[in-house]
Amino acid sequence: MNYFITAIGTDSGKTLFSTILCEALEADYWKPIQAGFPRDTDFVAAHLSNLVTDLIPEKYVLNTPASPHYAAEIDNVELRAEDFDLPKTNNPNLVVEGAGGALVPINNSEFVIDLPKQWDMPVILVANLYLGSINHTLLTVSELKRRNIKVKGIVFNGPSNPSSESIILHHSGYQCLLRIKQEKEINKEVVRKYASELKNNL
Ligand SMILES: Nc1ncnc2c1ncn2[C@@H]1O[C@H](COP(=O)(O)OP(=O)(O)OP(=O)(O)O)[C@@H](O)[C@H]1O
Ligand SMILES: C[C@H](N)[C@H](N)CCCCCC(=O)O
Ligand SMILES: [Mg+2]
Repeated sequence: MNYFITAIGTDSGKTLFSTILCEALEADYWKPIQAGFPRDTDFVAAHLSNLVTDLIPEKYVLNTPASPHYAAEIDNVELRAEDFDLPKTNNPNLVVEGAGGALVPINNSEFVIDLPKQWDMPVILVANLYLGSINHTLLTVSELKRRNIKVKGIVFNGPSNPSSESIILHHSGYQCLLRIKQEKEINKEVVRKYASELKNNL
Protein backbone atom coordinates (compact mmCIF):
# COMPACT_ATOMS: atom_id res chain seq x y z
CA MET A 1 0.00 0.00 0.00
CA ASN A 2 0.99 3.61 -0.57
CA TYR A 3 0.22 6.24 2.05
CA PHE A 4 0.60 10.02 2.04
CA ILE A 5 1.28 11.54 5.44
CA THR A 6 -0.18 14.96 6.10
CA ALA A 7 -0.82 16.86 9.30
CA ILE A 8 -2.65 19.76 10.85
CA GLY A 9 0.52 21.84 10.61
CA THR A 10 4.28 21.78 10.57
CA ASP A 11 6.30 20.06 13.34
CA SER A 12 3.26 17.89 14.07
CA GLY A 13 5.08 14.58 13.93
CA LYS A 14 4.74 13.56 10.27
CA THR A 15 8.36 12.45 10.04
CA LEU A 16 8.14 10.54 13.32
CA PHE A 17 4.94 8.80 12.22
CA SER A 18 6.33 8.16 8.72
CA THR A 19 9.29 6.41 10.35
CA ILE A 20 6.97 4.28 12.47
CA LEU A 21 4.87 3.39 9.41
CA CYS A 22 7.97 2.51 7.35
CA GLU A 23 9.13 0.28 10.19
CA ALA A 24 5.70 -1.38 10.44
CA LEU A 25 5.38 -2.06 6.69
CA GLU A 26 9.06 -2.23 5.73
CA ALA A 27 7.94 0.45 3.28
CA ASP A 28 10.07 2.74 1.17
CA TYR A 29 10.10 6.42 2.19
CA TRP A 30 9.91 9.53 -0.02
CA LYS A 31 9.81 13.21 0.93
CA PRO A 32 9.20 14.86 -2.47
CA ILE A 33 9.67 18.45 -1.23
CA GLN A 34 12.17 19.18 1.53
CA ALA A 35 12.29 22.84 2.57
CA GLY A 36 15.18 23.54 4.91
CA PHE A 37 17.52 21.32 6.91
CA PRO A 38 18.05 18.82 8.46
CA ARG A 39 16.45 16.58 5.85
CA ASP A 40 13.54 14.49 7.10
CA THR A 41 14.97 11.57 5.12
CA ASP A 42 18.03 11.57 7.39
CA PHE A 43 15.82 11.35 10.49
CA VAL A 44 13.98 8.37 9.01
CA ALA A 45 17.26 6.67 8.08
CA ALA A 46 18.64 7.12 11.59
CA HIS A 47 15.61 5.65 13.35
CA LEU A 48 14.75 2.55 11.31
CA SER A 49 15.78 -0.96 12.28
CA ASN A 50 14.54 -2.87 9.24
CA LEU A 51 16.91 -3.47 6.34
CA VAL A 52 14.27 -3.40 3.61
CA THR A 53 13.22 0.26 3.52
CA ASP A 54 14.73 2.21 0.67
CA LEU A 55 15.09 5.97 1.15
CA ILE A 56 14.16 7.58 -2.14
CA PRO A 57 15.92 10.88 -2.83
CA GLU A 58 13.80 14.01 -2.62
CA LYS A 59 12.66 15.60 -5.89
CA TYR A 60 13.43 19.06 -4.49
CA VAL A 61 15.68 20.04 -1.60
CA LEU A 62 15.04 23.73 -1.05
CA ASN A 63 17.38 25.76 1.09
CA THR A 64 14.94 27.83 3.10
CA PRO A 65 12.87 26.48 6.03
CA ALA A 66 9.65 28.08 4.76
CA SER A 67 6.50 27.28 2.86
CA PRO A 68 7.54 25.40 -0.32
CA HIS A 69 6.01 28.06 -2.62
CA TYR A 70 8.31 30.68 -1.08
CA ALA A 71 11.35 28.43 -0.56
CA ALA A 72 11.09 27.52 -4.25
CA GLU A 73 10.86 31.15 -5.29
CA ILE A 74 14.02 31.96 -3.33
CA ASP A 75 15.87 29.06 -5.01
CA ASN A 76 14.49 30.08 -8.40
CA VAL A 77 12.68 26.82 -9.11
CA GLU A 78 9.07 26.19 -10.01
CA LEU A 79 7.11 23.42 -8.29
CA ARG A 80 4.23 21.99 -10.32
CA ALA A 81 2.11 19.09 -9.10
CA GLU A 82 2.02 17.48 -12.56
CA ASP A 83 5.83 17.14 -12.53
CA PHE A 84 5.70 14.89 -9.47
CA ASP A 85 5.57 11.29 -10.64
CA LEU A 86 5.51 8.56 -8.03
CA PRO A 87 8.88 6.83 -7.88
CA LYS A 88 8.92 3.30 -9.26
CA THR A 89 10.13 0.83 -6.69
CA ASN A 90 9.93 -2.91 -6.19
CA ASN A 91 8.61 -2.44 -2.68
CA PRO A 92 4.80 -2.83 -2.56
CA ASN A 93 4.63 -0.25 0.23
CA LEU A 94 5.57 3.42 -0.08
CA VAL A 95 5.24 6.19 2.51
CA VAL A 96 5.22 9.73 1.09
CA GLU A 97 5.56 12.64 3.49
CA GLY A 98 4.10 16.07 2.73
CA ALA A 99 5.52 19.40 3.88
CA GLY A 100 3.70 21.24 6.67
CA GLY A 101 -0.10 20.91 6.58
CA ALA A 102 -2.51 19.99 3.79
CA LEU A 103 -3.08 23.50 2.46
CA VAL A 104 0.54 24.53 2.32
CA PRO A 105 1.08 26.10 -1.11
CA ILE A 106 3.61 24.70 -3.55
CA ASN A 107 3.03 27.60 -5.99
CA ASN A 108 0.39 30.30 -6.50
CA SER A 109 -2.36 27.86 -7.41
CA GLU A 110 -1.55 24.40 -6.00
CA PHE A 111 -1.21 22.88 -2.55
CA VAL A 112 0.58 19.95 -0.93
CA ILE A 113 -2.72 18.07 -0.79
CA ASP A 114 -2.96 18.14 -4.61
CA LEU A 115 -0.17 15.53 -4.69
CA PRO A 116 -2.01 12.59 -3.04
CA LYS A 117 -5.15 13.63 -4.91
CA GLN A 118 -3.46 13.32 -8.31
CA TRP A 119 -1.95 9.95 -7.33
CA ASP A 120 -5.25 8.75 -5.80
CA MET A 121 -3.26 7.90 -2.71
CA PRO A 122 -4.89 7.48 0.71
CA VAL A 123 -3.87 9.98 3.33
CA ILE A 124 -3.08 9.56 7.01
CA LEU A 125 -3.62 12.69 9.09
CA VAL A 126 -1.32 13.44 12.04
CA ALA A 127 -2.85 15.68 14.70
CA ASN A 128 -1.59 17.13 17.96
CA LEU A 129 -3.77 17.99 20.92
CA TYR A 130 -2.79 21.50 22.01
CA LEU A 131 -5.52 24.00 22.92
CA GLY A 132 -6.86 25.16 19.56
CA SER A 133 -6.09 21.93 17.75
CA ILE A 134 -9.70 20.72 17.61
CA ASN A 135 -10.40 23.61 15.28
CA HIS A 136 -7.21 23.06 13.25
CA THR A 137 -7.94 19.35 12.94
CA LEU A 138 -11.61 19.69 11.98
CA LEU A 139 -10.78 22.38 9.42
CA THR A 140 -8.27 19.99 7.86
CA VAL A 141 -10.82 17.16 7.95
CA SER A 142 -13.38 19.42 6.32
CA GLU A 143 -10.97 20.24 3.48
CA LEU A 144 -10.01 16.58 2.97
CA LYS A 145 -13.69 15.67 2.73
CA ARG A 146 -14.46 18.60 0.39
CA ARG A 147 -11.74 17.36 -1.97
CA ASN A 148 -12.87 13.72 -1.72
CA ILE A 149 -9.47 12.60 -0.51
CA LYS A 150 -9.32 9.01 0.72
CA VAL A 151 -8.34 8.95 4.38
CA LYS A 152 -7.01 5.81 6.03
CA GLY A 153 -7.20 7.31 9.50
CA ILE A 154 -5.84 9.73 12.04
CA VAL A 155 -2.85 9.56 14.38
CA PHE A 156 -2.74 11.56 17.60
CA ASN A 157 0.75 12.66 18.51
CA GLY A 158 2.11 14.17 21.70
CA PRO A 159 0.40 15.00 24.99
CA SER A 160 -3.00 13.33 25.01
CA ASN A 161 -6.41 14.92 25.49
CA PRO A 162 -9.15 12.28 25.52
CA SER A 163 -12.09 14.69 25.20
CA SER A 164 -10.50 16.42 22.17
CA GLU A 165 -9.66 13.06 20.58
CA SER A 166 -13.16 11.81 21.09
CA ILE A 167 -14.91 14.88 19.56
CA ILE A 168 -12.48 14.82 16.60
CA LEU A 169 -13.23 11.13 15.96
CA HIS A 170 -16.96 11.81 16.35
CA HIS A 171 -17.04 14.62 13.77
CA SER A 172 -14.54 13.16 11.31
CA GLY A 173 -15.68 9.55 11.40
CA TYR A 174 -12.00 8.62 11.02
CA GLN A 175 -10.40 5.59 12.60
CA CYS A 176 -7.65 6.31 15.13
CA LEU A 177 -4.64 4.31 13.87
CA LEU A 178 -2.22 5.16 16.67
CA ARG A 179 -1.63 7.37 19.69
CA ILE A 180 1.97 8.45 20.16
CA LYS A 181 2.89 9.77 23.59
CA GLN A 182 5.23 12.70 24.15
CA GLU A 183 8.48 10.72 24.48
CA LYS A 184 11.58 11.89 26.36
CA GLU A 185 13.74 10.49 23.60
CA ILE A 186 12.98 9.17 20.12
CA ASN A 187 15.19 6.20 19.30
CA LYS A 188 14.97 2.98 17.30
CA GLU A 189 13.43 1.08 20.20
CA VAL A 190 10.62 3.63 20.58
CA VAL A 191 9.97 3.47 16.83
CA ARG A 192 9.86 -0.37 16.92
CA LYS A 193 7.42 -0.33 19.85
CA TYR A 194 4.93 1.95 18.04
CA ALA A 195 5.44 0.06 14.77
CA SER A 196 4.31 -3.19 16.35
CA GLU A 197 1.27 -1.45 17.85
CA LEU A 198 0.42 0.18 14.51
CA LYS A 199 0.57 -3.14 12.62
CA ASN A 200 -2.56 -4.31 14.45
CA ASN A 201 -4.54 -1.29 13.18
CA LEU A 202 -3.65 -1.27 9.48
N1 LIG B 1 5.66 12.19 20.32
C1 LIG B 1 6.82 12.84 20.30
N2 LIG B 1 7.67 12.75 21.35
C2 LIG B 1 8.84 13.42 21.34
N3 LIG B 1 9.28 14.17 20.33
C3 LIG B 1 8.48 14.30 19.25
C4 LIG B 1 7.21 13.65 19.18
N4 LIG B 1 6.64 13.97 18.00
C5 LIG B 1 7.52 14.75 17.36
N5 LIG B 1 8.62 14.97 18.09
C6 LIG B 1 9.77 15.79 17.71
O1 LIG B 1 9.25 17.06 17.31
C7 LIG B 1 9.93 17.54 16.17
C8 LIG B 1 8.93 17.74 15.03
O2 LIG B 1 8.42 16.48 14.60
P1 LIG B 1 8.48 16.03 13.07
O3 LIG B 1 9.80 16.38 12.49
O4 LIG B 1 8.05 14.60 13.00
O5 LIG B 1 7.36 17.01 12.45
P2 LIG B 1 6.89 17.14 10.94
O6 LIG B 1 5.39 17.19 10.96
O7 LIG B 1 7.51 16.06 10.15
O8 LIG B 1 7.44 18.57 10.45
P3 LIG B 1 7.70 19.10 8.92
O9 LIG B 1 6.46 19.85 8.52
O10 LIG B 1 8.88 20.01 9.07
O11 LIG B 1 7.99 17.92 8.05
C9 LIG B 1 11.04 16.53 15.87
O12 LIG B 1 12.22 16.91 16.53
C10 LIG B 1 10.48 15.25 16.48
O13 LIG B 1 11.46 14.29 16.78
C1 LIG C 1 10.04 24.49 7.13
C2 LIG C 1 9.08 23.48 7.71
N1 LIG C 1 9.81 22.54 8.53
C3 LIG C 1 8.30 22.75 6.62
N2 LIG C 1 9.24 22.04 5.77
C4 LIG C 1 7.43 23.67 5.81
C5 LIG C 1 6.34 24.29 6.64
C6 LIG C 1 5.48 25.24 5.85
C7 LIG C 1 4.40 25.87 6.69
C8 LIG C 1 3.69 26.94 5.95
C9 LIG C 1 2.50 27.47 6.74
O1 LIG C 1 1.56 26.70 6.98
O2 LIG C 1 2.54 28.63 7.16
MG1 LIG D 1 8.73 16.16 8.52
